[in-house]
Amino acid sequence: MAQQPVAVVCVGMAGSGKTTFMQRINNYLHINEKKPYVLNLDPAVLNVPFEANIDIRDSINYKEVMKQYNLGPNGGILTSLNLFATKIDQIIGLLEKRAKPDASSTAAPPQHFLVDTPGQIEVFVWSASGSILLESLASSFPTVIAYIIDTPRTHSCSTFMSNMLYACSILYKTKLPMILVFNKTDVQDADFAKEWMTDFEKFQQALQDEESRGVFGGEGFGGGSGYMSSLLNSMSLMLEEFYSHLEMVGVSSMTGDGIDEFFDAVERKADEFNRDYKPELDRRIKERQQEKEGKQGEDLARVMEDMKVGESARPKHKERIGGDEDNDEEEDEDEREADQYENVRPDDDEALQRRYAEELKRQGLQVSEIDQSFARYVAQNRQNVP
Ligand SMILES: Nc1nc2c(ncn2[C@@H]2O[C@H](COP(=O)(O)OP(=O)(O)OP(=O)(O)O)[C@@H](O)[C@H]2O)c(=O)[nH]1
Repeated sequence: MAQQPVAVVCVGMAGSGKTTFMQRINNYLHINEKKPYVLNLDPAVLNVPFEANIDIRDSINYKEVMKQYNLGPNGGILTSLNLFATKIDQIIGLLEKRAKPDASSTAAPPQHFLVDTPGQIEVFVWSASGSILLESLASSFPTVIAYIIDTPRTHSCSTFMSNMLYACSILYKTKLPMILVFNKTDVQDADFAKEWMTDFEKFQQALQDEESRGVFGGEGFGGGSGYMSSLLNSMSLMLEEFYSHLEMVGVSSMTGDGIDEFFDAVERKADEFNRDYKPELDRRIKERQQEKEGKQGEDLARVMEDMKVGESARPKHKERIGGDEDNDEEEDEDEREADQYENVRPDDDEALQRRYAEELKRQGLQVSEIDQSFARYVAQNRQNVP
């Protein structure tokens, strides 16, 4: 077991059994005296059948968000997540506190953080706030994605392939280790999926069977055009590499079957996270930080140049004041600009920031992201002005 708690983030299509699975693994850990710490990130869920230590619904009223911002259900979830993401530092702080042994209590720190996510999978995985939440979690704790799959509904070659492509997109989007959890094995066992993922010929065989049964177009049309079948064939070849990066387990959230294997897979993936993913994640965060700082510097310099508030603008003006009389027109122009600048003196922070914001907006730049660096610039600039 890794030393730090492992964050297990459950994602899955609506109806895949994500919530039932969360309930089952939560129950399993309680029975095995490894009490987890649970987070619910689904703002729209009515009843959570397990006790969540942190619940997005405690701080954000999804219905109110929809009403106030005049949004539909998905927009409401997205905006709720965005609002919640602004509190991510506090949440990570809380989790870090929980992860440390508590001297005043005999209870051991949790070994797992279980995270439930909205059923609208794309709202979580493809939103900026989803990325922020996942990345913040992963920069503090080993983080593993559990992708819950409805096994009975994935039994045909085409639904299986659709699900695998979806899993593939989540893997590449989140860049976190992933476990494929084939749920509902009490209804349909997941041996077929294991075979298809490890033996390409078995998948081809199943594909031929389906084709001969007219699954891809109906016998009345001569068994379809063959397009679907050959597409699925090529995709399964393409996905071979992807499969090799995954763990797959078959579970029944109803009966509890396969949950031991799931936690074995979590341990292996947590080790993999620390070994392979963490250094890459740290490198990406550092790179982005540097990029952001560099870009902010460039944007700021460009904007200051435009606004003639940079240091280069002031000496130029000063030199011309006592300069050549023939350049009157140019001087007037410069003086007008200088007056403009005088009206927004560096010590008039608010006005300068306002202009700065307007200018950034005009250039289509994000204002909030660079507010802080601008405040620093203003403070620095004030020191430089005699
Ligand atoms: N037979 C069987 N049914 C299951 C299993 N897990 C979940 N179900 C059923 O599948 C349905 C959907 O389960 P949920 O846990 O609500 O699924 P969900 O993915 O959380 O759905 P959303 O809340 O819409 O995101 C329910 O009727 C569950 O009883 C399982 O292992 N076996």
